[in-house]
Amino acid sequence: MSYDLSLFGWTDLRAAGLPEGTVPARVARVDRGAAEVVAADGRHHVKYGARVRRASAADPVSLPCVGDWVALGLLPEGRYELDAVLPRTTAFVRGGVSRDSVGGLSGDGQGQVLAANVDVVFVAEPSMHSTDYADLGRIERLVALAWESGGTPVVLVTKSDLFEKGLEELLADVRVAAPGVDVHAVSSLRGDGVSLAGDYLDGSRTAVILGPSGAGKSTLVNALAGEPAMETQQVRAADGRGRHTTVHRELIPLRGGGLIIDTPGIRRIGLYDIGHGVDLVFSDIESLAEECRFGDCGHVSEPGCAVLSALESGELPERRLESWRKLQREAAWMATRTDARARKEQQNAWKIITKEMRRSGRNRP
Ligand SMILES: Nc1nc2c(ncn2[C@@H]2O[C@H](COP(=O)(O)OP(=O)(O)OP(=O)(O)O)[C@@H](O)[C@H]2O)c(=O)[nH]1
Ligand SMILES: [Zn+2]
Repeated sequence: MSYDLSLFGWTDLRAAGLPEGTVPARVARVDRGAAEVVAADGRHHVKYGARVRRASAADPVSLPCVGDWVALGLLPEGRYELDAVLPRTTAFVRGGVSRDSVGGLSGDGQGQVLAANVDVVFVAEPSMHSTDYADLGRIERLVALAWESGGTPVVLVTKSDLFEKGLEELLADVRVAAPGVDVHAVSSLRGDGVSLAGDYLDGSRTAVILGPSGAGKSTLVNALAGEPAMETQQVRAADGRGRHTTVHRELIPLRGGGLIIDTPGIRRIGLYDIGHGVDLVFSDIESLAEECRFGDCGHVSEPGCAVLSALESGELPERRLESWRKLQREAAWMATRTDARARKEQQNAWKIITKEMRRSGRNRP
């Protein structure tokens, strides 16, 4: 089996960063200490070379992750080894991290990259969830996370068939919650909006889809993937009882071109650094705040507060102001986590929680 890597997003720009004498490949999934990669000459299971192991011991951010472009070195016995992770253009990072202009990303020794080189971030929010209306606050949070990753968010209001009357009003509310972001209604059931979503991938771009459980993410991914184009996307894996369950490959090539990363770790909302992303989601409030009389206005009861007067006139929905405050608090809290001691305590707390959960028979948070 051979692959045209340009369909996986390989470009001249990326090629310029490839060390001499190595072979480029894209990480489709990672296991402990090894990765499954797609190279021009096929799929390979490769172990990490000494340099990668050393670097990632010092800083987990440099560990290969799904979506990474990597350099493979050929060992004397004819096997490949993962020699280096090429500079990332975008990354979903859990924990603290800072960007630099050379390597794209550099860690502070605490972050973990969950997916890399994602161009488009689909934020899936169902028009109706059980009996609830779409959650605008959740959209704001996920769009902030999307901006923070460096990818471009696109909001998909899923299951639009459940909400025919008033769909236009709902979309208008969502557009207020995500200024500057494309918003589309999608019904995978009817096929509405599916190809529109696919158009964002433009042949070789990579997407990821975020959203709550039951938003219809898998259904949409399946609709986009269609008939397996390059290779079967699903692996049949035997579970303990000898039955077969379907396991998703993490980097899925789509029928119409492009790829989608389906990683449980980033599908749902966890602890992420969303500091800068919050400013972008609330660009309307940020620009109002610039008109406040006092530079350090807290927008609570200050005279000449442009935010409060927009609230009064109805121009700014109260829900949105509250959401902004909440996400700002969260971002501030994440920032304090760069304090190593605070982080250590947090990790210990998680260890205890994980242990408790194992004891009570649950192994997933
Ligand atoms: N009415 C309607 N139902 C849909 C649509 N898309 C998906 N569903 C249904 O919604 C349910 C959840 O869909 P999934 O695709 O599994 O949702 P998910 O977001 O992947 O959920 P998790 O895997 O739990 O994160 C399933 O019963 C689907 O059949 C749609 O466009 N319209
Ligand atoms: Zn103010």
